[in-house]
Amino acid sequence: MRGLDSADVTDDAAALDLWPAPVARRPVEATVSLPGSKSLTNRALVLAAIAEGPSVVRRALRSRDTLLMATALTALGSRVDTTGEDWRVTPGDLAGPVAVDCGLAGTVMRFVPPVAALATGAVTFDGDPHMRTRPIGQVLTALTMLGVRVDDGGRGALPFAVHGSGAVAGGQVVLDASSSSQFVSALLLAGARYEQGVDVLHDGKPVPSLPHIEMTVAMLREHGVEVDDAEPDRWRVAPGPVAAVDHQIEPDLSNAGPFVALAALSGGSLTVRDWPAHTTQAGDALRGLLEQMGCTVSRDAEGLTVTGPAEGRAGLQGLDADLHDVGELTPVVAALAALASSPSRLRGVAHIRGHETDRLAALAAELGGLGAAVTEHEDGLELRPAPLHGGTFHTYADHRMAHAAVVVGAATEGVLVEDVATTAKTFPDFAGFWSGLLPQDV
Ligand SMILES: O=C(O)C1=C[C@@H](OP(=O)(O)O)[C@@H](O)[C@H](O)C1
Ligand SMILES: C=C(OP(=O)(O)O)C(=O)O
Repeated sequence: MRGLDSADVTDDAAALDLWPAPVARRPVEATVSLPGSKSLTNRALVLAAIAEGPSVVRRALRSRDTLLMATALTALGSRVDTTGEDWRVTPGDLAGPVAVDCGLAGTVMRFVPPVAALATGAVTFDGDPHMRTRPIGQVLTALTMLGVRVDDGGRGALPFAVHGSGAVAGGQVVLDASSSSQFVSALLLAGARYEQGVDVLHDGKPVPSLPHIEMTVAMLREHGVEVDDAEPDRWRVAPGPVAAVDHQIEPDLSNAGPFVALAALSGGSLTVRDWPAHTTQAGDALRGLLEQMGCTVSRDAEGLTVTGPAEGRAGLQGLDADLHDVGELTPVVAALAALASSPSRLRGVAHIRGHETDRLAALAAELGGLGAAVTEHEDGLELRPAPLHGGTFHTYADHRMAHAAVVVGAATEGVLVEDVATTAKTFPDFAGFWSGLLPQDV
């Protein structure tokens, strides 16, 4: 048997598309402007497409998920001009036959079918291989209850077709949204255009990611839509027009996770420009989470500044956190917890097994593969301090697994990130941006 030589390593790296994560060799001091929010951009696009007249989505996020949304809405009949930083949307008559590619975007797979129900003709949906396993059945059943013809071959999953007749009766619907808040957001976003509006009742375990439903409700109200969310687990959207409103998209606060983590793990200081004073974005919870881990967090007119513990990584504390409302933050928080000097318990996130990959299994496997002491629970992870070492971090086509990988890699020599380009789902040229913050000495 012969040992590996550098040619073998190079070949393996090329086959798996491995990216050596840059290491933070000194405290990171930086100020960054981050791209716009995926969740805000895709809601703004959907609302613009069913609005009364043209509108502009300013500082739209240009990424795979948002371009898939723009493409879907264009195919359905709107004009979406994505050439500049501000995207102009002109609603048109909604009509099939149309094929929608959802990629791996939950927002496209969940938000577009209730819009397609308003079209005339067949609208078919499919996506990346893993997208066929992500939950959608509750939305399809709800649409059927609201008077829409849906053909999913009994699968309750992609691929499926929505056969619109140009109008939807609407009314009351009961569904179980415990696996994704997007089920509720999807029905609310289009509901005002249904003849009786929509009255959505949740029946099941608690709905995750509630801030995302609050974001939906807030944006609907900005468009002049009447929404009653006074009762828990019930949302009522009155029928009526959707006013055309321009939106200014905030920076993506969930995608700020790996950047503020850099300050935390290196004992440096990083400012995210334009962090909103008030927001419905789940990523705003990073402030409290990082404070729990021993960081100092402050906000001023320039943005949000996170300063890591003065002792650097040694001062980073573990945390016990229920991330049910902010599940998409789990990968980066878990990566930081793996670097902390005391144990952590992350809980309340069973639903993220249905995200871009089974994130709990993937994090346990990949952090564990680098030496982390991690126990996978049904609803979360437990991490205890352990020395980490280099190795390959598989990312499962999941942008946030890549974020976790670069965070661990910034504090650990020799971490190779598989398919870092998967970050394009929500962040253009993430690897270039990240490398720019961590110049390597030659
Ligand atoms: O509505 C949205 O924009 C989102 C809702 C959440 O989904 P789940 O409720 O499925 O967790 C979140 O995790 C996702 O990143 C974006
Ligand atoms: C869960 C996520 O995405 P999606 O919108 O595809 O559900 C995410 O971005 O963490």
